[in-house]
Amino acid sequence: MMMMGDTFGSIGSSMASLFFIWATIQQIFPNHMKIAIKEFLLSSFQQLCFAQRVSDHFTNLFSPYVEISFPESDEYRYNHAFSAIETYLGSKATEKAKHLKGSQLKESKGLVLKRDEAKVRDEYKGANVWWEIVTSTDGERSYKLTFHHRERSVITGSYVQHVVEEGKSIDTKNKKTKLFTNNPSSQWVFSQNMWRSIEFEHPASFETLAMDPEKKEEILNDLVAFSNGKEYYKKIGKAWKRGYLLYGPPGTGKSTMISAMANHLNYNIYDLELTAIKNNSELRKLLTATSNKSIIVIEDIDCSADLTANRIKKESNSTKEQDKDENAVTLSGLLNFIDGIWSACGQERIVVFTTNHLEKLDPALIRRGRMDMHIELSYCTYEAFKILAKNYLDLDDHLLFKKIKSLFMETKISPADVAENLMAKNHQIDVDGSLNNLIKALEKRKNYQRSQQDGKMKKTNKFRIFG
Ligand SMILES: Nc1ncnc2c1ncn2[C@@H]1O[C@H](COP(=O)(O)OP(=O)(O)OP(=O)(O)O)[C@@H](O)[C@H]1O
Repeated sequence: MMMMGDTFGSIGSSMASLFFIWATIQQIFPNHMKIAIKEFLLSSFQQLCFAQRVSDHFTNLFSPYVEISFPESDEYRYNHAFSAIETYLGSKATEKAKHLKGSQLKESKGLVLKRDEAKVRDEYKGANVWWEIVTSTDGERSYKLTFHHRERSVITGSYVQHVVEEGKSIDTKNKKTKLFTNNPSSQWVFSQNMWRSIEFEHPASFETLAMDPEKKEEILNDLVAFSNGKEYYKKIGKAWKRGYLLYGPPGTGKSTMISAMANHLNYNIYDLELTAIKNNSELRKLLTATSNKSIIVIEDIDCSADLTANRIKKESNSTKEQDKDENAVTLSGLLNFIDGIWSACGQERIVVFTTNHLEKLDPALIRRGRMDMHIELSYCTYEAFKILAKNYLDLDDHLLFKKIKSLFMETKISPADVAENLMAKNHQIDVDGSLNNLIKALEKRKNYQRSQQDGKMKKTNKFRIFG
C-alpha cells in the first residue's frame, strides 16, 4: 500500500537528485545548452510527479485495504474518540510490548504504563487491524486504522465503537473523581467557568457506612444495576438516570452516603447550590454542562430556594408565576430538568436530594419515578454501632457490647455522635476508654430523653385537669 508520506518521500528524493544534476550542469555546459537542459529536466520532473500520482491512484484503487482516519481535532473541537483510541491502544497488551511509557498524570490515580509504539496490530472477532499514529505537515495528529475490505462490516459495525467505549471505560477507571460546585453567573464567561472543581478524596465507602446491612445491600445492588443498565434503559425507552432521596435527622450519614456512592461508581459529584442560581434558565445551563457518569446533589432541599411552596396557590396566580419563572428557580424548573426534556440530554446521571424534613417537601418533587428510591438514614442501631466499632476500634466483640446493646434499644443517638465518642484521641486506639465514653454519652442522652418525656406527660396531664 502506498502511503501519503511515502509519496512525499519519493518526490523529495527525486527533487534532491534533480538539484544535484542541475548544479553539475551549471559548471560543465555553456549557457545556450543550459536552457535546453533545464527545460528537459523540468518537464521530466513534472512527468515523474504525474506518474507517481497515477501510480498511487492505481495502488489505492486495487489495494484490498481500507483506511479510516481519526484526527485529534475535528473542526477546531477536540475529538474525544482520539483520546479514547489512545488509551485503548496504550492499554493493549502492555505485557507484550517492548517499548513502554510511564506517566503519572494529575487526574490519574497512579502510575500509568502505556505501550509506546507507533504501529499496533489488534485482533477483533478474527479480523486483523493495524493502528498507526500519523502527523501531518502542519503538526495535526491522527490515528489511522487499516483493515482488509472484507472485514469492513465488522470493523465499522462494532469494532470502532468497541475501541472507543473500552478506552473511555479505562479512562473512567483510572480517573480521579471530582467535586464540582457552581459559580455565580457573574463569573461565567461564554458558558465556561460555570463550575469550579477540586479533587474528591473522601474515603467513605459502603463498607464503612454504618447502617442496617440488608438496607445497605439493597442500595448497593440498585446502584450497580443502574450503572450497568445502559441496554435496559434503551430497551424501555427511558432516560438513563436515577433519583435518590436521602432523608433523616442531622448526623445520620446522608452526605457520607453520597461520598460512598461516588467512590463506588467512580462518578463525579456536582454539588448544586440553588441559592447561587438566579433563574430556571441558569439552572438549565448549569445542568446541561454537567458530565455523564455524575451525581448531581442538592443538599437540604427543604432550605434551598422556594421549592416547597404549594402548587395550588401557584396555579391560581399563573401570570405572577410566569414572571417568577424568569426571575427565580422554581419547582417547575427543577421538575423539568429531573424528568422533562432536559433530563434526556445526558446519560448515566444520578440525582440526589437530601433533607432533614421530609414533611416539608412538595409531594410533586419526591414522587416515585422522580425520586426512585427513598432512603431513610436514621438514628444509630446496635447493628450500625458494630460497623462503627469495627471502623474506629477494629473490634468485632467486647464484654461491654451487651450493655451498649441494651442502651441502644432505649436511646436515640446519631451515628455522628457515636463516631465522635469512639474516635481515637491522639491517634491511639483506647478500646475500654472509647466504649466507656460511649456508655456515658448514651446514659446521659437516655436521662435527657426521659426528662423530656416526663415534661410532656406533665403538660398533657395539666391540660387534662384544667381543660
Ligand atoms: N451512617 C454513618 N456511617 C458512618 N459514619 C457516619 C454515619 N453517619 C454519620 N457518620 C459520621 O458523622 C459525620 C457526619 O455525618 P454526615 O455529614 O454524613 O451526616 P448528614 O446526615 O449528612 O448530616 P446533616 O443532615 O447535618 O448534613 C461523618 O463525617 C461521619 O464520620
